[in-house]
Amino acid sequence: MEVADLIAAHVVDVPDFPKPGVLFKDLTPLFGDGPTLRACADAIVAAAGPFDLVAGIEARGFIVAAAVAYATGTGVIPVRKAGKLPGPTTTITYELEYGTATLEIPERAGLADRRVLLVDDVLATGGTVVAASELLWRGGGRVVGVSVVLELAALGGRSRIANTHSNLPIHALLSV
Ligand SMILES: O=P(O)(O)OC[C@H]1O[C@H](OP(=O)(O)OP(=O)(O)O)[C@H](O)[C@@H]1O
Ligand SMILES: Nc1ncnc2[nH]cnc12
Repeated sequence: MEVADLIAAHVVDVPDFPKPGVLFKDLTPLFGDGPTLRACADAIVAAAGPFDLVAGIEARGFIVAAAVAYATGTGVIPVRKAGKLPGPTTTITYELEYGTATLEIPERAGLADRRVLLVDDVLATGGTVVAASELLWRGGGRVVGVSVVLELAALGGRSRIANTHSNLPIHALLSV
């Protein structure tokens, strides 16, 4: 089965979560299926250019990032929600589809001049990826690509990212 079909078969639509009006795409069945998780990681690696480090966005992005890192022998930089890291940190607050959130990376992340592949499970409005990219650049990294398992195209994340990072390759394994 194609990876896009595998993903489609392992995503569950949950209406009105976490807020009324949001159709939440639950990837829990995908993460719970070993062959599908592995196929996603392998497909992300196959589509990406060369990179030295994988950045994953808390929390679901960590799962994808760790699988991609294991497949390539690279390390992971965790991009964390507020208050989880000892200082010093670099911090950004941004708009989500369903609220606001804050992301942080440690200033001692060891990012200097590393080529970073930024991965997440879902691309929705793109606010999270834009904020995470900004943080990684500020930390001295070179963000060379964005890879997600599932893109919710109607929410416009791709063009929002292109507005701020015009040459950044964005790849989604499945776009709905
Ligand atoms: O493109 P955007 O509109 O910014 O939304 C996408 C982000 O939203 C979800 O994370 P969430 O904040 O729900 O956190 P979680 O992974 O901890 O569940 C998802 O995992 C992405 O990180
Ligand atoms: N509708 C959605 N489903 C799953 N994750 C999301 N992140 C942002 N919007 C989302």
